[in-house]
Amino acid sequence: MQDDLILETISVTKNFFGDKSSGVNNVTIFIPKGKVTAIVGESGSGKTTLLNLLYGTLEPDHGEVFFKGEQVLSRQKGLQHAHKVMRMVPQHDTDLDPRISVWDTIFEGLPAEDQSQAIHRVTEALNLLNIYPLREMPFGKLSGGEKQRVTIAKALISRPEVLLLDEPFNQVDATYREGLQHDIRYIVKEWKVTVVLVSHDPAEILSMADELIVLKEGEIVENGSPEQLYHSPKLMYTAQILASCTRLTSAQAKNCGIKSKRSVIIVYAEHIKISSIGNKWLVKMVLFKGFFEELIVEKDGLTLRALNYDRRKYPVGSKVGISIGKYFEFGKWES
Ligand SMILES: Nc1ncnc2c1ncn2[C@@H]1O[C@H](COP(=O)(O)OP(=O)(O)OP(=O)(O)O)[C@@H](O)[C@H]1O
Repeated sequence: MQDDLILETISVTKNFFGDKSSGVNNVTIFIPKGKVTAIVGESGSGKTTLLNLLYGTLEPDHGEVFFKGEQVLSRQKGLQHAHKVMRMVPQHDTDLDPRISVWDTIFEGLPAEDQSQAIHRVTEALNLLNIYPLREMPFGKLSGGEKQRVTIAKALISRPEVLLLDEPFNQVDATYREGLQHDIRYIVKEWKVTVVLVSHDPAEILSMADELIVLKEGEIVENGSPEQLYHSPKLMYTAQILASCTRLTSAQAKNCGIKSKRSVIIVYAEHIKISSIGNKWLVKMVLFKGFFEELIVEKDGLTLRALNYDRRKYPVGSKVGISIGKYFEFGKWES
């Protein structure tokens, strides 16, 4: 195993009740040390299953999982070094005791030796995750987002080597989410934690991850850096996961001024330029997005999503022209 890798799976398969369409099939992945690797894919593609295989809560039917070159067995077969230095923040509610205060919930995970250092660490984690004012609240009385932050704080405080995060911010409100993502990214870099992240949120994936692994129907279909996969996706599946986009047939693409012989054309909203010239497309909807708008424009029954930074210039009902700067072409088999 290379020094810069910390976790790997070799041809790992895990199906449920012998059903090959469930779980993951023949998955080989390499997780680089000290980086954030995101596992992405549509719902049911096997992301959580893969995370549980890495964490050892599931045992593969075939194949092996390695931590620093040593085979990781399932937790049912006994606790190993790898299990002790990995922490998982699960997608849904944890088994944390609802009656215990936030402070004690986090504190109880620490080794007892150095009390003053433990107090310092808990205070630091509570402040970092903006939950210090909640320290005396029983865990069960917190909102979903607050619980997620406590669970992340608890996982981080033990300074794990690997942190596995399953949709970690899905209940954190949008205003706070970006700051939290930034803080987590800062901590993982500072503390040299390796993170494996499962997420549905394209903005989260692109801003947090160093590496992406794309899962489809339990198999790896693409991997690479966020920039690479965003700007040059090999599959339309990947493009659709990572970007706000419109899928066109070649006939529809022709109506947008694109000549292509391929069967599917994917256009990212950001690559459609709106102008007053042309005046052929009807603005059906204007979605306020803060410093920009998303326009839904229509012509001859075809609808496109476009971004507009010149806010309020094109109200609903106005006619606009469009030009498409960049697009991706795919054959049927590249879905
Ligand atoms: N314990 C289980 N028993 C039976 N089938 C399961 C079990 N866990 C997962 N599956 C099936 O395996 C497939 C992959 O599930 P998994 O939870 O890994 O997907 P996912 O990509 O994490 O989905 P989501 O994004 O919706 O959380 C699904 O078809 C699911 O129904």
